[in-house]
Amino acid sequence: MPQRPAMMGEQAQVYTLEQMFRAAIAGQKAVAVWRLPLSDKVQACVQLGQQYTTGQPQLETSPFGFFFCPFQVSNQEQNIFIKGDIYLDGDTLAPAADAPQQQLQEFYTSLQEPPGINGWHTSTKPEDYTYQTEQGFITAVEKAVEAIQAEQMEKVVLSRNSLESLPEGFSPVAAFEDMAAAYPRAFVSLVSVPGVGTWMGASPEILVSINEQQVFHTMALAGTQTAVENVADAIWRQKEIEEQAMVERYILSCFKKLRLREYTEVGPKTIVAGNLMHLRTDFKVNLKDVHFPTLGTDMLELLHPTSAVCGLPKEPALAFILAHEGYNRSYYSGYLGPVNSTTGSHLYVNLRCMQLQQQQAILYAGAGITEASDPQKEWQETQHKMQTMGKVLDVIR
Ligand SMILES: C=C(O[C@H]1C=CC=C(C(=O)O)[C@@H]1O)C(=O)O
Repeated sequence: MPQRPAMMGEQAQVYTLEQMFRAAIAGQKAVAVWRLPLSDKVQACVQLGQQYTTGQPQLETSPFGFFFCPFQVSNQEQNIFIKGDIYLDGDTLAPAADAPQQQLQEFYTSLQEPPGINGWHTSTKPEDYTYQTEQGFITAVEKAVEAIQAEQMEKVVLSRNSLESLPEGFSPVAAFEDMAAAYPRAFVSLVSVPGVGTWMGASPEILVSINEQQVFHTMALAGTQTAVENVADAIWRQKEIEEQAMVERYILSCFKKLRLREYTEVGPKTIVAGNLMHLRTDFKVNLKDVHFPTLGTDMLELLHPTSAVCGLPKEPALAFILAHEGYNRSYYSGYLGPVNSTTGSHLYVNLRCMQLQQQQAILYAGAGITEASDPQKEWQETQHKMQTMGKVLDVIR
């Protein structure tokens, strides 16, 4: 049985998110903060021990906590699990039943102390960041279009990063609160792990979710244009329609591999994500009706990386990305989210995100390339996607 946090137990106490985050940073602890779409409840958890890396996530047997997984597992980037030893639900802080007692007491003591410095964990990886130039990205897109025309693949998602200055006095918790207010429909997150670093984002894309009613949910999200006032007026070009249909086909092939036929499929429909619109098809399975206890874990293993972040077929698209993208995606286009929380397990694709360094932030964005791609437009699309985090950095307090 998954260990859920002791809810309103003896030690449940009222603290602010800022207090909890600062105590975690000061105590060298891993912390995750999130807000689910269309919810006003901020949740957070802190792990008191130091072992964060984990193997392939097992959703059904995992204790309560938060997964943070890269695009590709490597020596540098591994799957991280932040076990929820302490859980903040709204403003109530409660320990898990199996939290290590001594570290718990130390954490509570540090919460009583005056707030520590306004900081965050940074990566201890060697500073080998490379940044893709506009010309470099455009050349990669041109090569991708050629490879698609030569039938080496149907679609590939090419991405890039960009370095931006952090405004003076930047506070991750205040920025999280800004994101939560600005992007009510997104999964909003702030994750900070010693040695690994700090990431923030407002993702529009569920990878795998299983809610309290035991409903499994995944989605095909692709196709991008700038948002219009009235969503009903949105007109989609054939290029975007096909690009999104490829993601649908990929999800259906995963269900087929598991021989699962009892799913519902709704869409594609137009959805708004920040300043952009996408096409989305929702796939759901009611696990109360369908006996498939490991569906979450099995689909997670098959889906990631989906053709919304990698391409179709997966293998040649991945090989193309590794050969031509020209930088390390790290945790961008990986996935993250709570598992076995009081509201279920909700893993999102790590999109519209940034990584915090000491004085700067690295922003990430990609675009789906098909035979009909115009390289300059794909570059602009990545600019628009970076605006989601760019707006958070523009806020000067
Ligand atoms: C790869 C990203 O978005 C994906 C999700 C929605 C639309 C996409 C597109 O139109 O290319 C991408 O597949 C990103 O935001 O970096």
